[in-house]
Amino acid sequence: MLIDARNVTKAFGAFRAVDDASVSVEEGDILGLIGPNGAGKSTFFNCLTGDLPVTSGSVSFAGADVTRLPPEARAKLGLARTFQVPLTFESMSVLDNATIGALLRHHTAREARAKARDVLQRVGLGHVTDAPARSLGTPGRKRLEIARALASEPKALLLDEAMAGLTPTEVRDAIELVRRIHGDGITIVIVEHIMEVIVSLAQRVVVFHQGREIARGTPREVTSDPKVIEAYLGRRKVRHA
Ligand SMILES: Nc1ncnc2c1ncn2[C@@H]1O[C@H](COP(=O)(O)OP(=O)(O)OP(=O)(O)O)[C@@H](O)[C@H]1O
Repeated sequence: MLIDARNVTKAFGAFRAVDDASVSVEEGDILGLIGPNGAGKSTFFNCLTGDLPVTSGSVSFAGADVTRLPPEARAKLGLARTFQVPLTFESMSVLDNATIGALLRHHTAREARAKARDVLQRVGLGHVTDAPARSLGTPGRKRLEIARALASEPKALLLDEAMAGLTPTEVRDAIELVRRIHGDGITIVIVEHIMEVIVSLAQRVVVFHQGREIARGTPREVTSDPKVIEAYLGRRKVRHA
């Protein structure tokens, strides 16, 4: 088991954004995490990465209990993530942005830069390494976000809506990129609203609604599950349909 989250609850005051969620991810999996807006997906992600402390429950990664570890320590163990809103340093070059990720493992700037160049090539940004990050459009920013995460040489990559805002063609290219990353041996957890992405990539899917898991299974199983349809559309609309 690479990631094992047990009975994770995250409360903001009296409100439980994540309520007793248990999700495990085997090495080599591509796990999809879906659910309507506000279901608690990003909050759960943040509990996995350490960006938010859990209220209760535990998270282990690669056999180590990481529940109380900060994000940097989890990254060091091999857990990398992208953010829903890309965290790029606008005035810095594309190369320098990716180098930030590589500095986790490489202690000289020269080695870190070499690693960053390699990763930028892999994600299709090899031709814009010297451009400032602000010159990139949405697809470029999303790729840079992935490059920064990959430069930290992770075992698992958590993608939080990495394809939002892309055109259908760009989404297809991004799906190919994620396939290649997975082919390189990296375990993937993906939060995504675009169903094509989940159906094309995920081997297993967990569905959240109001902070709780309501279904799990293959993409086909969950997308035909009445509980899932109801969570997305609302009970009245389902009855109507
Ligand atoms: N820091 C916070 N303080 C209070 N409530 C929060 C906080 N962060 C998230 N929430 C609430 O927790 C719930 C779950 O939010 P979360 O962002 O995890 O959902 P999500 O499934 O990722 O939604 P989306 O698909 O819209 O990104 C929402 O009702 C949100 O308003």
